[in-house]
Amino acid sequence: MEAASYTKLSGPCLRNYDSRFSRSIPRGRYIASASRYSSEGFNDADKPSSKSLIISNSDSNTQNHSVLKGPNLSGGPIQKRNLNLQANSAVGVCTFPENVVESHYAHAAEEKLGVLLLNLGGPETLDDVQPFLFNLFADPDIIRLPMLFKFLQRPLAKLISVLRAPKSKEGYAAIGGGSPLRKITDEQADALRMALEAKNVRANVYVGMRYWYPFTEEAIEQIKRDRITKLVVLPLYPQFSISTTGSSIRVIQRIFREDAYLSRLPVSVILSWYQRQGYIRSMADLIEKELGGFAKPEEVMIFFSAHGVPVSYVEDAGDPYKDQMEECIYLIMQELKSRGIGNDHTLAYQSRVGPVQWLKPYTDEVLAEIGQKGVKSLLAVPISFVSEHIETLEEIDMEYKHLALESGIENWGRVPALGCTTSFITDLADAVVEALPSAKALSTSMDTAEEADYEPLRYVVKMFFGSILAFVLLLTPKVVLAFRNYLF
Ligand SMILES: C=CC1=C(C)c2cc3[nH]c(cc4nc(cc5[nH]c(cc1n2)c(C)c5CCC(=O)O)C(CCC(=O)O)=C4C)c(C)c3C=C
Ligand SMILES: [Fe+2]
Repeated sequence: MEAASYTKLSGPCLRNYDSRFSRSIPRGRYIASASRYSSEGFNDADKPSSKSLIISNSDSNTQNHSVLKGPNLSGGPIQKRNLNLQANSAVGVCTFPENVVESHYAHAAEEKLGVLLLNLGGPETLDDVQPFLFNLFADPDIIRLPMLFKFLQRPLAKLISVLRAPKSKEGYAAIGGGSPLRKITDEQADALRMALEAKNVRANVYVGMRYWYPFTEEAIEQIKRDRITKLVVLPLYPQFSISTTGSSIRVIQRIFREDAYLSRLPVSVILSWYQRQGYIRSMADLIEKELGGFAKPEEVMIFFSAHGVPVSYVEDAGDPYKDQMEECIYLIMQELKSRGIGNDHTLAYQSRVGPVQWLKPYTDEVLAEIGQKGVKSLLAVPISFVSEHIETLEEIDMEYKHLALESGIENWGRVPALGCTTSFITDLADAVVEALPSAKALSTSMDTAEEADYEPLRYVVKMFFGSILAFVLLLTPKVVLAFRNYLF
């Protein structure tokens, strides 16, 4: 792939992205939860960094964590704002956010660089599964309820997490009793620190998970304690989705806006990096290597399997995830072509949850179809994530492999996740270095439009009518059926 093609995909930061996020923060509840956060913070006693805290009382822990969580920052009117993410998050690096003030650190004697890696997090034991699922489903970027029903977010999260936990536990039990994400992300953080050091850039690298330990909130507390003077935020998702990078950035934004130190800290957020040459080449290397293991490599179908998102994210909320995914696969195939590899390929979406329509085609359906059509050799390529996790180790390696072999595919292969592949980590280090000049401080100003969002009378009226509607809806057979879909 020539450099020119990549250049076309990158470009200057489009600032609307951040201002839309800023305005989506409702002032009333935001102030309440955030001030509690900043005044109490994590002291040594309640700092949820030790695993024993979770295991001893999972419910109270999720409660602890949720105290630190902000208000619902999506859905309703915000959907419109998210529409703007499509154009804006298609670029690689973005200053965070639009409304910037001159940095107090610009002339600091000693610069202390921090890199914050964002990831999803995963349960480390089977006891962690239900509280982890609660945190996930309590995220308004994961279950997007209309404004009127926002107050149902946590009860719904509780219900769905309890219903889904047995099925999820089976999956985690099959891969050894927990998610490998924390360990792998820590290794990636270490590798990135060393890759930066090799480029003469000294940095502290932090890991902040969205739904499990170490939580993003903890990482930010550590960044404060370390008196970091410049920060690069690097989500470990190559493609941007409202449900992943978007959700984590909302958390960061909420905390940063309410903290005097953090709001002045120069920050650069890398929104997506699926188009980076180093990443594309590293993916192509892995695919080329695995193809070499087949008896007839040229006959192998390259099967990209991406984590799905509900269709409404893309069509109503403007999530650029699908576009970025397709672009990403195009770039990988171009890279392979430049190496003389012209295999057939296809893209499908896996891991759908719940009663709504998800991006199609679905991985399980396509696998069955192509097996029946006579494809004999298939190489599965997980594409939306850079570590091994439950969906590679259980869903692809066990469920989908079984389905493929049953459907007539005889030769099965799977590309490993990038993990700590040197070329990949080196490219992430380059991305960090490239992001440094655009770091800007976050303004503490809030506009008055936010205050209007949470007028008390409107809130009470919404709660009243919302409760009646929710009660009626919950009794309909269709909704009862929908919940069953969280189980299977
Ligand atoms: C780019 C990656 C991911 C997107 C997009 C994404 C969206 C998304 N996920 C759920 C629901 C679940 N995800 C779960 C696990 C999980 N999800 C991702 C990545 C993306 N999710 C990863 C890497 C993992 C695994 C973490 C691990 O422990 O290894 C789970 C829990 C597992 C299960 O029960 O299946 C759920 C549930 C939704 C609803 C969603 C978009 C709205
Ligand atoms: Fe997921």
